Parts: sequence; structure tokens; C-alpha cells
Amino acid sequence: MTNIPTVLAFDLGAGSGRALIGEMEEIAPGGSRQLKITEIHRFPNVPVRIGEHLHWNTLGLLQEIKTGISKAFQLGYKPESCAIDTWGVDFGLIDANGELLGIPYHYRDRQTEGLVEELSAKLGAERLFAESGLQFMPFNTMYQLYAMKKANSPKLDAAETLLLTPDLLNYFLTGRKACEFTMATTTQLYDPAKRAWNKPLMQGLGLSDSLFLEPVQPGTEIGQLTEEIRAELGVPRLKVIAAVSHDTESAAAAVPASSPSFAYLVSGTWSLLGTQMQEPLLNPDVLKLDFSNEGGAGGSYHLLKNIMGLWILQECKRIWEQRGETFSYPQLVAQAEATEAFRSLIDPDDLRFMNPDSMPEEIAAYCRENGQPQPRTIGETVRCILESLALKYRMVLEQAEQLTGTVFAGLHMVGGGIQNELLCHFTAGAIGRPVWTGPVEASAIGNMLVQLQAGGYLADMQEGVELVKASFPISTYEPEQQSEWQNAYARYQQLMEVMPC
Ligand SMILES: C[C@H](O)[C@H](O)[C@@H](O)C(=O)CO
Repeated sequence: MTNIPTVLAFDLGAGSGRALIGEMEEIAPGGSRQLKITEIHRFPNVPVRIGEHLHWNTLGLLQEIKTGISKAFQLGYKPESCAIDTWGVDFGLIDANGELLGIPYHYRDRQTEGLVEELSAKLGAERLFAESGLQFMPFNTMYQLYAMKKANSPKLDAAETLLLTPDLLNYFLTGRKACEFTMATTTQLYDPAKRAWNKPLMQGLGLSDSLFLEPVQPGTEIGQLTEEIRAELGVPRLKVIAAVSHDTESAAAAVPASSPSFAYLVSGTWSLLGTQMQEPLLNPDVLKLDFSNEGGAGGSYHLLKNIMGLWILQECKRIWEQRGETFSYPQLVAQAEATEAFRSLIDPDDLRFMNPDSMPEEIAAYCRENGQPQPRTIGETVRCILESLALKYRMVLEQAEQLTGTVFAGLHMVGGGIQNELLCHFTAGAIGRPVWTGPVEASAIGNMLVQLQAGGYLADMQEGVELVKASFPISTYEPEQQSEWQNAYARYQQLMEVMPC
């Protein structure tokens, strides 16, 4: 019997993490191949508040990763390698003895409030953009480090190395420190034009430039599981590979597009809407429209925008549950469907939605302050969120077209958010073009493709995309109710003029 190439992917999102096995099966001898994915472990990712700060439960996440590795072997799989992808920007600091200093901050921690404005005034927004290519988001690594600097954090003085979350977890697994390229590009301290760390900027902020390791490309072997972990788990040798470690870009690498130039939306806690480029786009229009250039697979760059995403709905659901009103997502969507269309709209990217004490009340306040009826029911609130997201997607899609001079035939949506079919319908309606959805597990699949390529089973990532197309169904949503969506978009544009993003 021939061995089926098997890999283990860990995909960690802001709300939950998953371990999935990927098996590349030959469906006819010498013929076409398919990727079969099996989820073997799922765990919540719950941030922890200590005093005034919000942190990740990094050690808990490591423990869940170890459980995922154990389960893989207990279930009889023989993965050749494993790899981890996570959200961007966050990090741990390692001291001279190789130990973690403190507990990594969560990107929604409030320590960076006001720092976008402060650093733009101090250094110039133009310079910051030209040298990072990034959207001005308060949680970018640069602002987090600057907040620590301003607070005289002793951790910064004691730190020898900064490891971004996937690199940190890889370090715990292997004892090897590395910095993966796509994560490095989310820091705002990496210069995309020079493809190098921005040491003058680090020095200007009072940060030690030796904190940052030379980036490695996805597919690089980080090392083997440490002897200690193998003994603890009772598992054989296992290679740890650098994935496209930033989950957004991992998902983008798995978009089953047929055209070389396509627009995608990675839908989850965040909505990341963009398109792949070969080189970063760093002109003043990109700065004005506040887009990001983030590193992707194969050294590519992606022009994209972070949109607040389903976080707004997740937070409402959490608050309603606290009040004893517990509904599943399908139940929430059913309530939204039964309400009046386009009653009230919000700008999902207003920073007030970043981490408010009560999301439903924040939405109601936004509507009131903008002369709109405030949502009265759960269904009305959910509808307001989903319609507003869809309209925002149209705005950002059109901006991406304007910046790249490309007209996109439709939008590929991937990630967990595509399970919300109403959002997919609304998106097709809002953009007035087809929406193609799938696969749900795009980030984990992108992670697997990198491992399969590193193992020599795929010639390149394009062959990986063909594998995705052969393996996972795509659903199509056609645009409907076009005059209603046009009117809503006109209203939405007016709202954006009042409160620009
Ligand atoms: C901080 C955000 O999570 C990040 O910028 C975004 O790109 C992401 O990684 C979403 O998972």
C-alpha cells in the first residue's frame, strides 16, 4: 500500500483554534488528486483580562496544540509535518535565557488607544505608510511596542528576541527561533519596498533593532518537536514547518480562483478584502484609502483592507447571552431575515466598534447619533450588522478596483463567515456581482498546501490551488434586488461622508 502524504495544520483564530489532518489522496492511479481534510481537535481561544490589560492565553493555546499532536497520532495518522497559522500583529518577548517575558497582549487591549494619531503627528503618516505599506490600525505591532516603551515596560529592556504568535508557538514546539515573512509584514516595522526590517524606524521609536530576526519564507523547516515534548506526548519525530503563518494570507493562498487577477474576502472575526499583487502598491491613493500591503505566499504582496467583520455580531451574541438571550447563529440570522431591510446602517470600521463594553448599545448609539432609527430587536440589530458589512464590502471592492485599475468579475469569499448564507446573499446584492464561496477552512488548507509543497508533493502553490479546486465545492450567490441595494448604497455613501472611515 502506498503512503498517503499526510500533514497536520493548526489554524488559530481569535475565537477558536483547530487541528486538521490533510491527506492528499490519488483518486485514480497516476491520475488526479484530492485533498481530504479532517478536523481532529477544536478548542476555544478565550482572552484573559488581568487588571487593565487584555492578554492571550498563550500557554493554554500551546497545551491545545500539544493535545492536537497527541490526538493525531492516537487516531493513527502519521503526519510528516505540522505548521501553525494565526492572526497577525501579536507577539511574545523572549529573554536571554530563552524564556517568555510576561503574557502576550491581545490586539484589542486598550494600551494603544490614541497612538495612531500620536505617531502620525510625530513621524508623519506619509513616511509611516511609505515605509510599511500598512493600513493605520491601532493594534499593529509597532503601536503595541511603542505603548510598552511609553509605559517604561521592563520587559522591553530584558527582551532579546520578539517572536510573533506563530513563531512563538513554533519556538515552544522546537526550541528554534524564527520569524516568518508574512507575519513580519503585519508589524508596520517591515519595509515592503526594501523587503527588509525598518531599522531606522525602530531606532527612532527607541526599540532595539536586534529584537527582530531575519524573516524566512513559508515552507522553511523550523525544526523537529523537542525531545521533551515527544517524551511528554509519547509521539514520534515530527517536523515543524513555517506555514504562510498569517491566517489571512494562508486563506488567500487557498482561494480557488480561475483568473490570475481576482478579488477575495476572507470572512471570519475580521473581513479582509483584497487582491494579490506581485509587488506592494505604495502610492498616495493607497494611503488615502487606508489599504494594507501584506506579504503573502511565494513572496507576493496583497493589497487589502481589514474590515471589522463578524466580530461585531460575535460580540452582540456574547452580550445577549449574558442577558439570558441565547441564540445560535442560524437563529440570529433567521430573526434578521424576518425584519425590515435597510432600516439602519453603521460603518463597521468606526473604532468605537473595536472593543466597546456593550456592542448592541454601541450600535444603537451610533444609529441615534447619525439620525437613524436605532435597532429595537435582536433581529434588527443583526440585519443592521450584516447589511452594513455587505455595503462596506462594496465600497472596499470598488476602492481596490480603483487602486489596481482592475475590474473584478465577482468576489471569492472563504473562511468561517461563509457559513452565514445571509451575509453571502447580501454581499452579492451589495456588489451587484456573483459571490463564489468556499472553502470554509481556507486558512488551514493554505497551511496544508505549504506543507505539501515543502514535502515535495506539490510543485508550487498554483498546483495547490488546482488541488483545492478539485477537492472542495464552490457555491455561487447571484445578485438580487438590485434597485434596493443601489438605493441603500447611495444612503451608505452619504453616511460615510458624515463619518468617513
Ligand atoms: C489583528 C488582525 O487579526 C489581523 O490584522 C488580521 O489580518 C487577521 O489576522 C485576521 O485573522
